[in-house]
Amino acid sequence: MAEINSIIFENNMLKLIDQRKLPTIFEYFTCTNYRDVEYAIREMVVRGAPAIGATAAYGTLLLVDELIKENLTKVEFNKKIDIGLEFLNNSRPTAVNLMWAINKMKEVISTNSTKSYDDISLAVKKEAILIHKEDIETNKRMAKHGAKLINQGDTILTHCNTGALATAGYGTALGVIREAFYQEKNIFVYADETRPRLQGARLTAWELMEEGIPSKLIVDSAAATLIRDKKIDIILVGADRIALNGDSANKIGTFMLSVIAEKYNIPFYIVAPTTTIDFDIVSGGEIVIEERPSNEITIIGERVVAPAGMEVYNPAFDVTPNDLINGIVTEKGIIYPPFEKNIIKLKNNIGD
Ligand SMILES: CSC[C@H]1O[C@H](OP(=O)(O)O)[C@H](O)[C@@H]1O
Repeated sequence: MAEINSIIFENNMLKLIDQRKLPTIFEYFTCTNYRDVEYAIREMVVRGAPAIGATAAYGTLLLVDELIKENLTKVEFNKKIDIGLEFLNNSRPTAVNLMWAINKMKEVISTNSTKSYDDISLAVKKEAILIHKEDIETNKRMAKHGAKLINQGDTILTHCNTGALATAGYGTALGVIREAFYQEKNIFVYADETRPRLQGARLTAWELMEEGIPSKLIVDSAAATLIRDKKIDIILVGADRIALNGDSANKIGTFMLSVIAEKYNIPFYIVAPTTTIDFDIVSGGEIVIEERPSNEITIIGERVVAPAGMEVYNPAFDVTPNDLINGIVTEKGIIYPPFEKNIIKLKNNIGD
């Protein structure tokens, strides 16, 4: 079992595996203040909804500790906290785990607002460590539920990276794959390269090789033929934000996979913790889809595509409608349609 720690907080510094450099270079990017953390999220040093949430939690601790040194009044402190948290919150718009974590940290600061600055810092640190630890435990529980969907000898298709690198550890969809491998289900994995940032080719490939999981890397456009030719038994993908009706935002290219899966009757599952469910939105149409810089598409080391001046459209995510999703694997179990009714039922049971 490969122990991959994407996030390490030690000596009042946040160390993140620099995912821009994998698989060729394994290096940590060190954040000494919350502005470093905002940069790391925005530039995808760290990426993946749960990983972004845990990172922002530690970013809040760095913000608090920085402001404590300014000897501010509580009113000034709270004002600067709000500005700093808004800055972190705006680093990427789609993954709801970022907003979820920031709100959790706001609650801790507010609950402890009458205490000393040292006590506030201690409470914030405890919450950040708890979010980090709970995400790993959540992923392991979710993986057990998801592994029940995997039959002996199954071939699994996955998209983007949903592993230990995309979370605080273990992974979501790739966590299910890990668990099925550990349970000796004799699986095989096809990993989409996932243009343009190549999270599949760089990150999922690295995690699969680290674990020794039998697998092949494919270009995104090869998935359709594998699905048509019944070479795929099940498709497992992650999510960045799930609406009450089950519509799920995930890496661009996911929706296309769901359409092909439905046509060829291949099971298509979202794997995501309940922290990725946005209980405040009814459907996927309300999800903000991040649009990223054109050079992610046009420049791969050197400019190799599209003549200079060519307009580029680079949405980082798309939304898969609930009617193309067979089920949503969470740490609480698998949610099946009707999603709205069953997600609301789950919401009422969270904390059990
Ligand atoms: C376990 S969440 C992983 C999720 O995040 C990825 O997006 P990005 O790499 O841009 O942060 C992708 O949507 C994955 O499914």
